[in-house]
Amino acid sequence: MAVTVDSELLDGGRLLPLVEDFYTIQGEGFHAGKPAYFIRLGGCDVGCRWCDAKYTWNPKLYPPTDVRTVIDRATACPAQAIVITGGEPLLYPLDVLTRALRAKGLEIFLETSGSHPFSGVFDWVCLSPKRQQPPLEEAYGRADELKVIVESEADFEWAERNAARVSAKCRLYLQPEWSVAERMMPAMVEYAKANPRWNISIQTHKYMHIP
Ligand SMILES: C[S@@+](CC[C@H](N)C(=O)[O-])C[C@H]1O[C@@H](n2cnc3c(N)ncnc32)[C@H](O)[C@@H]1O
Ligand SMILES: Nc1nc2[nH]cc(C(=O)O)c2c(=O)[nH]1
Ligand code: SF4
Ligand SMILES: [Mg+2]
Repeated sequence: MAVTVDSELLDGGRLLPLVEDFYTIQGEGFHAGKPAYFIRLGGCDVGCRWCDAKYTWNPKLYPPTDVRTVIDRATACPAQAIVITGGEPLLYPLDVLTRALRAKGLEIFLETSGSHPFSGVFDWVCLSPKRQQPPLEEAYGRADELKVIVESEADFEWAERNAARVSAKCRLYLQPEWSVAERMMPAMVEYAKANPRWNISIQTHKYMHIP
């Protein structure tokens, strides 16, 4: 699916297609368990078959929203960390939003497929690579955390191919695709035990029944 990004319409990132913003617990990866304010942007052209956020894909459903309204809501709650996700947030210029959040003393985390050029300032980048639209080279260098979704055993080899490209300090996670999590978990546990650079990430928010 082609996603057209009209940066004039977005006024250089002062406006962004906001799907939703909410205060919850980061459910996945290195920061799992940490309270965080989520900002979810609309639009994604990657098209993962099992995506749990398909409602975000069409950016036209989400009119450009003044980032100041989101920043005001984020700073009005006790959150110390912000997660910027989507959709694919790197479709948009993120400097205005992220610099304003940083000026408020907030930690800024990014969830991305890495398939579009970087913009913005981040304290933590979670790179979740997708075969059908792989990360750009710069994304591997920026990743603090590599989170590979495992749908079948073939994904272990894909995980290793990605791990070979990230920096030495990057944390490595295998996360089961939600609909097959129970079935895949034994093989994932064995894989991590045999290859202990890898950690297991599960989508804990789905067990907690929170957003
Ligand atoms: C909805 S995506 C949005 C950010 C970005 N487009 C990306 O894919 O990283 C947020 C995270 O959820 C993961 N995810 C999406 N659907 C999933 C599923 N069915 N099971 C497990 N993880 C999933 C993605 O791989 C990504 O790490
Ligand atoms: N609680 C919670 N944690 C998450 N971590 C990454 C998410 C995402 O959709 O990017 C997500 C999400 O949707 N909810
Ligand atoms: S890249 Fe992220 S938002 Fe886009 S389809 Fe895949 S999981 Fe969903
Ligand atoms: Mg999610």
